[in-house]
Amino acid sequence: MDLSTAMWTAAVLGAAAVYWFVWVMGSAEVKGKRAVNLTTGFIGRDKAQEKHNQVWSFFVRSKEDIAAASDEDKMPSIVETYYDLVTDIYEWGWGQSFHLSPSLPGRSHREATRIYEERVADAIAARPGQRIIDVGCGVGGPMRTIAAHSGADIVGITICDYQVSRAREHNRKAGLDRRCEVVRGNFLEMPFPEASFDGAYSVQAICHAPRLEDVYREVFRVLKPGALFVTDDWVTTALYRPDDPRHVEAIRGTERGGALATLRAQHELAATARQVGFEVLEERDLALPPAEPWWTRLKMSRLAYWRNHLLISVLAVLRIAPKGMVEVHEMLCEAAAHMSYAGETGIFTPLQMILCRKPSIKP
Ligand SMILES: C=C(CC[C@@H](C)[C@H]1CC[C@H]2C3=CC[C@H]4[C@H](C)[C@@H](O)CC[C@]4(C)[C@H]3CC[C@]12C)C(C)C
Ligand SMILES: C[S@@+](CC[C@H](N)C(=O)[O-])C[C@H]1O[C@@H](n2cnc3c(N)ncnc32)[C@H](O)[C@@H]1O
Repeated sequence: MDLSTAMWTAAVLGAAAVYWFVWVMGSAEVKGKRAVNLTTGFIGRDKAQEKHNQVWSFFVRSKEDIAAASDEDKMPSIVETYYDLVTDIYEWGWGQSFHLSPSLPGRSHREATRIYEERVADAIAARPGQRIIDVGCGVGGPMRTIAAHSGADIVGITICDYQVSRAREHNRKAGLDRRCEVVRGNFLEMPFPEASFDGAYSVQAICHAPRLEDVYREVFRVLKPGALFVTDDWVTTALYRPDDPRHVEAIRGTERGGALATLRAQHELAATARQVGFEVLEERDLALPPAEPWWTRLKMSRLAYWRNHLLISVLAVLRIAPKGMVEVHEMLCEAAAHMSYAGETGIFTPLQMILCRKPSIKP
């Protein structure tokens, strides 16, 4: 190879490398986070590894141990630690909506997510002048879509203080901070008076609750009589076989990777909602055909996960990313594999939806 060819080759490779890193780091506005700015939330950089080990060792135990009474009191703080660790990676590698949704033919993931969230708003007929609660709001992806689509005012609650700060920043940038409020709180004991909301929704969040009935009872309490509540959540389906080791491993891997004590069976959502006093108007697995698979996006090419892992490892070596970030990313890689298997075999769905109403007061 003569000198000029060598120089041209070096120039092209160099440009490709710069483009790749810029593309991978992405525009902060589009991804919400550049790779070089990844943090472990409000956990100090030097504590990230220890905190990851704390979360991992909590969920790697048997369900019986996790369900032990004292652990159920610990759950909210363990879940907050999980979200401190993963929120930036979620934003960087997935976006501002921390949930799964059906793919839509000919639509981008971002469009499919928006359409899914708009359907949540339509399910409870959210409209201007109403005050709606988002139970487990993350960094507010659904909240902003629903506020823009419906015109309603939204109050989001999340256990994770770091997510409160991220959500408030996104709301301000979106010009929605006057209609979208975010509070830090535990959805098991919400800081709101009785009958203070015109509607409620929860997108793939209540699965974190140790006892489903405790959250449903709280939502029932803060809703006005006659108000609607819609939730979609992670459950095992009727195809799940607890005597099949492959099924057990996939579900345990999904629970561990998502900081979930246990996944409930599909029928439990509606049954528990009725138990606390709701009328259940609709119950459906939104993942069933004609919906397209929700796991397509999750089954990013192995190259994508390898590329992300390489980048995080390099940033950790350069002390740009917290050292513990590498283990957190490994945990999520493993979770994605278990979730994809569980989705493809049909033993798990993240989209079990129930639409409920708090009965009106009888005259
Ligand atoms: C409902 C929950 C979270 C749902 C999803 C938002 C997340 C569940 C698993 C997450 C991810 C897995 C693999 C990551 C990948 C290794 C990384 O390079 C980029 C980010 C991931 C794709 C990440 C994104 C968010 C999830 C899909 C709760 C109940 C857990
Ligand atoms: C997977 S995220 C979903 C967030 C949001 N619904 C979305 O779709 O982007 C789950 C959310 O539930 C919140 N959460 C979990 N346990 C909670 C609790 N006990 N109280 C309040 N929020 C909780 C987490 O902080 C996180 O914001």
